[in-house]
Amino acid sequence: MDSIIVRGNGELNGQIPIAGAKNACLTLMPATLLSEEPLTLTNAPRLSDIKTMGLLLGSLGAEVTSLQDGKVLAMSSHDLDNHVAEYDIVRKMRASNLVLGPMLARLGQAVVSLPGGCAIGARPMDLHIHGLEALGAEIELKEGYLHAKAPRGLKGAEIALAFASVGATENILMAATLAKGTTVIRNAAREPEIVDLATCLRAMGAQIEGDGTSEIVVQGVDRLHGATHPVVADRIELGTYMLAPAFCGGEVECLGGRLDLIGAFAEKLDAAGIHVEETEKGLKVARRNGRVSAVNVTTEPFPGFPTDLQAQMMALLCTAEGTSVLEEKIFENRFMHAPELVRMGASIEVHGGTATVHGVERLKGAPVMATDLRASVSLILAGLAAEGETIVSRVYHLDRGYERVEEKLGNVGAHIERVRET
Ligand SMILES: CC(=O)N[C@H]1[C@@H](OP(=O)(O)OP(=O)(O)OC[C@H]2O[C@@H](n3ccc(=O)[nH]c3=O)[C@H](O)[C@@H]2O)O[C@H](CO)[C@@H](O)[C@@H]1O
Ligand SMILES: C=C(OP(=O)(O)O)C(=O)O
Repeated sequence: MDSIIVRGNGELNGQIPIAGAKNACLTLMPATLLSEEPLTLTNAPRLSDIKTMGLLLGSLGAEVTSLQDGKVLAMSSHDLDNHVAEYDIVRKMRASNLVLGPMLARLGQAVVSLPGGCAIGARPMDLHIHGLEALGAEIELKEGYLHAKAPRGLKGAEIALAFASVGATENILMAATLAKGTTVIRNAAREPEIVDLATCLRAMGAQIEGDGTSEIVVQGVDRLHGATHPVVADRIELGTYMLAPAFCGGEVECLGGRLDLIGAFAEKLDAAGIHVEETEKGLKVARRNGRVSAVNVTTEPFPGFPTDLQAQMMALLCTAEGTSVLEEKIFENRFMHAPELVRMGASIEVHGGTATVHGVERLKGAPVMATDLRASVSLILAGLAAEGETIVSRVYHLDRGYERVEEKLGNVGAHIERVRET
């Protein structure tokens, strides 16, 4: 298992290119199952999760070809010869559950392993199931697998989600494109990944309105055709690298960054004393003073503060002036970075879903362990601003969501290296 070593740094200066979004690409890839014609994605991120999704789609009979060093994914689902998404692949990645809606719509049947939980919390699918059942699917849980069929095809329906779930909105949206008649999804998720998926589906011939709002209306069509679609920029990679100069000082321009992708995150940066400027190429970020100010953060669905940036923000607030309170409202176990940050000298108390961070002057390097994807990167950022050396182990989590992190941070002046273990 590889580790990453970072050494306390001076300022970071320069440009960081932002990749296509992991969480968008992982829902765009299953959309290929909806059509017999090819779907090509450009601006794909080079990540292990993308390879895992490629393997899953391949196991269903789709062809996924990685071109231009992985930046382009050419996919074809002409001959699907399997409708079972096996536990062995699904358990590796939550996003595997996104093949359910498309397979059901295209083949009238799907057997998909329930993902179970992961390090950050449970990953239930009740909202996905209720939505697909409203469209006419019959779904049963047998031996850990969801057995879904639609013997009479799917039929449009009005669905009100009890929570604006991103995954449920994606599964229902994809299924509804091929259902007969009109589907209305109320309390739909509004994340940029939903807008990107809807944009791609429209390019494939789907009739969708209202994406980006809480009410999405889909007019079912008989078939979808091929398309080429560029994956939207990764708002979480963007937010992560926007924080880098907030930790270390200096000025970093995130190429391809856009304010409309980051919602409440931009407001919290401003409150913490971090200046963000829109440029022709992206977003330029610098810290206003020597030390950032404490801010309170509550994670919420978009456009609220994203759960996927909570760990990185907590790491920053460890050295803020004052006390910050962070509330995690999306996942029940997403503070595992807190004890690791404490090993580096942070003062954090966790009670249930609330973490109170008392800012200290400086963190000190230490060996720490990454427990999930965003926790890993939060420890790297903390290490860059700490005194001495920090060794972050188990970085395979990191490779699920950040491409070439050593190169991207190294290019703006960070002291960072990967130690490969064979
Ligand atoms: C709202 C939110 O921040 N969603 C994030 C979530 O999406 P993801 O699609 O994984 O999760 P959802 O948006 O569905 O779930 C958010 C919440 O809803 C609950 N839930 C979900 C589905 C369901 O059927 N029943 C149910 O109760 C979950 O337990 C969780 O508490 O993780 C992704 C990867 O980190 C992020 O990109 C998404 O932005
Ligand atoms: C938790 C994440 O991803 P996943 O839902 O794929 O586990 C994430 O992107 O931060």
